[in-house]
Amino acid sequence: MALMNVDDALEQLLSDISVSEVENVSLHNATARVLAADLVANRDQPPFRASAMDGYAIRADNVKELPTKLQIIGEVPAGYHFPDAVHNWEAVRIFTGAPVPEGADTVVMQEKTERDGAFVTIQQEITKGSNIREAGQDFATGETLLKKGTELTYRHLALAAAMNHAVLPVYKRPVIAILATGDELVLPGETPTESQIIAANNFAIASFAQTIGADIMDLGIARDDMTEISTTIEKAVAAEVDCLITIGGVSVGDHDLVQEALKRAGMNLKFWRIAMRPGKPLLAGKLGKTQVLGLPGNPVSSMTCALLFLQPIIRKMLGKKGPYKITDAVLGSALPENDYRQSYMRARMHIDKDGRTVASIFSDQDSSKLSSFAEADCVIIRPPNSPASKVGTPCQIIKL
Ligand SMILES: Nc1nc2c(c(=O)[nH]1)N[C@H]1C(S)=C(S)[C@@H](COP(=O)(O)OP(=O)(O)OC[C@H]3O[C@@H](n4cnc5c(N)ncnc54)[C@H](O)[C@@H]3O)O[C@H]1N2
Ligand code: MOO
Repeated sequence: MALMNVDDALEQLLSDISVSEVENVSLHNATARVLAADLVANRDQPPFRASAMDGYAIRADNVKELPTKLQIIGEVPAGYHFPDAVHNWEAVRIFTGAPVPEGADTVVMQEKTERDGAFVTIQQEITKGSNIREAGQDFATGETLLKKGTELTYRHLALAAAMNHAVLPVYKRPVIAILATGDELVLPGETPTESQIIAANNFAIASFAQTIGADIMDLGIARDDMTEISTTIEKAVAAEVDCLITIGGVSVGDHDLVQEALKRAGMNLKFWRIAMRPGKPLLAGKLGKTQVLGLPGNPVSSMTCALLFLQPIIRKMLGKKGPYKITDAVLGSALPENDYRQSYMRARMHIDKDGRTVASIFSDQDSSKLSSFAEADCVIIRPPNSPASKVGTPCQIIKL
């Protein structure tokens, strides 16, 4: 039977995923979250005519001849209101951000003046209206400045704060439960027997999911035992997590029990095995409201499937646009023809003298090799049945 291709598998998966519920979070917790509603300004910015300079608030008509001497009748720092008005031949000492007093129409920079006690002499020509920011010049009450769907960065958060929003409506972070399986696994820091290895993928997947914006429920390691795997799956179901990730045990071996355990728990299988390399044994399903991804055990297969399938799931739940970013590049190594599976080949990239991104593969693409995945900074997407390709052939990559 022909295996499902990567794009169809992703489309099927995402068609069943909706954006998370909305919660209100403080500005400090809103970085990289997605706005769930339009944000309207609660005030004008600036809320009054404000001085843009440290200097003197004056009436421009008084300064037609140079130099002109004016009497200083008081001062107004930022945060205060000058209770009086500026009349002819008067000036008010003013500071950047302070409201311009009544009667004044211009602020002259202090560098263009000379002070002598209660008097200031204007030395240089001025333009009427200069150095004043009109009320509402930046934005006005009622204006929609941030649209629903905006992925919030520091720039947006500054604007939201200035608009006087202390909390923002955003989509909730999904909770991802992670279950590693296998008798051969022990946790880092524990003492393995001579036939065991240290569990690694679960840490990769947790870190990756957190980086994209999910919260983690670590279910530890279950032995290759139906009861133990089932009991642990029940914990994720009881916690009503958004997504359950299992690692390992999804291939065809006698000890690959994960699919059967998930089915016994009530999972509806969406697909199992797809035409990709690495990652062929990937499994997807739904258990109640929980999305299930069964990642293959080989570390690079696990991480590649997370890159291509877990990432889009989390991004969609968070309200983010698009599954992941694909970049145009050229091959830095010749590649043999490809078979029916879409390959994701570990590579390193550099920019050549013509400004092109050149991606060169690691010679060994064994899906058990953690070291080369750590060293890689991109993967080359090699479509099914690609012909043998020379150095310089256009290709597409996903940056890691
Ligand atoms: N007869 C066949 N054998 C295999 C096939 C196949 O089609 N026919 N597919 C191969 C492919 S491709 C992959 S990928 C693996 C995936 O198998 P499983 O998902 O069942 O994974 P395991 O057998 O449990 O483990 C594979 C490998 O990965 C190591 N592993 C597992 N979990 C972790 C972890 N958390 N951290 C680090 N390493 C882990 C495990 O020790 C094994 O070495 O199946 C092929 N076989
Ligand atoms: O697809 Mo397996 O994931 O080649 O190692």
